[in-house]
Amino acid sequence: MPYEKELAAAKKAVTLAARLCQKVQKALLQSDVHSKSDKSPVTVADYGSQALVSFILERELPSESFSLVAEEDSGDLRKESGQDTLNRITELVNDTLASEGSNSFSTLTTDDVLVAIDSGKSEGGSVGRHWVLDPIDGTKGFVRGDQYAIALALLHEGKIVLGVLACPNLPLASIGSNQQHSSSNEVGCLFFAKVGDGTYMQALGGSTQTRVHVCDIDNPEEASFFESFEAAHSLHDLSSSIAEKLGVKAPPVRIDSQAKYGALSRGDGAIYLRFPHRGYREKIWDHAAGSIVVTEAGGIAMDAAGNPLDFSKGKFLDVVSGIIVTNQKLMPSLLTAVKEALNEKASSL
Ligand SMILES: Nc1ncnc2c1ncn2[C@@H]1O[C@H](COP(=O)(O)O)[C@@H](OP(=O)(O)O)[C@H]1O
Ligand SMILES: [Mg+2]
Ligand SMILES: [Mg+2]
Ligand SMILES: [Mg+2]
Repeated sequence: MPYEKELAAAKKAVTLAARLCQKVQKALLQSDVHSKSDKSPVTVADYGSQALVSFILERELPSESFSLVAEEDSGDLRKESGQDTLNRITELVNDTLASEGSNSFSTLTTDDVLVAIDSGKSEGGSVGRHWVLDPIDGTKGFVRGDQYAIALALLHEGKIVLGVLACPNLPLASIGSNQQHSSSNEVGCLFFAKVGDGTYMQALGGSTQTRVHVCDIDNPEEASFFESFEAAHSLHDLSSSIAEKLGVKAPPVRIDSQAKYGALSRGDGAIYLRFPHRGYREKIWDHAAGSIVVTEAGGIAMDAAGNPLDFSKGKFLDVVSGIIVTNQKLMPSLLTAVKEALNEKASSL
């Protein structure tokens, strides 16, 4: 089967990274949160997760040339002021590797950690194979103690061919607004998908996998929709106007990160709407894993003009207006509602 060993390596890497993130989220200290030059927060867990995934992929797939497009870089950690943070990250990475139970590696030094983080400097593109990683997607949710995801995908000749999404705080039971109360309150999900092979979910750290599908709702009145928790990441007013035009009755479900794609892939909701503020450029790591998880589960992800998402143009994912995700049945009417709402917005400016 194509990409079988890549999928196994990706699941292993993401599962270990999730373990590191869970440990940090439990003990989150103020000093563990830094601000990057674009003012977005980054924590020791973002760096630690990126170092771990990079290290594990290279170790598990030694015969392949390794290219990784990832969100973080080591610039701040190489400064004098980053030394304590770097030591802490290195300790976390080593502790997590030790908990894996294999002794087949030596302890990583701070230099090894910097090198592993900086392996993520690839630009991607339409030629060859590139891993695409968001070590923590939804850092703001992570810091708040809410939802976040570790999102890893493989880009091959410009197409996403596999994706793995760990959502450590997502309940195994549905989070849909009109769901029966569930007896299970277990949290921690791992979603994964390979092109042509469907999407599966298992408990994070578990082994029993279940195939998942997007919902088959065709009546918008029964649909519910997801959007970012952070209003700075997506225009909430515009989503509400689209939902209203479509006839959606339920209020939006606001959660952080690509956990939205995971939840959609198992039918917890029917629609995901994302409309960034003017001037923001989407990055491929914010959608690569999520989009294959949802499309292999029978959904469709497009930009607001109905174009497929193109991951082959480097680290940016250029889209017209925004990103919309739903099932096959609702997409035509969703596209119409989006078009109307965007026209209205343009004429009111
Ligand atoms: N102004 C902005 N508009 C849209 N997206 C933004 C943004 N600023 C940051 N983001 C992206 O939104 C992602 C989180 O999405 P969500 O709102 O669905 O949780 C962030 O990922 P990180 O948390 O990995 O940095 C970041 O890449
Ligand atoms: Mg970020
Ligand atoms: Mg992100
Ligand atoms: Mg991130």
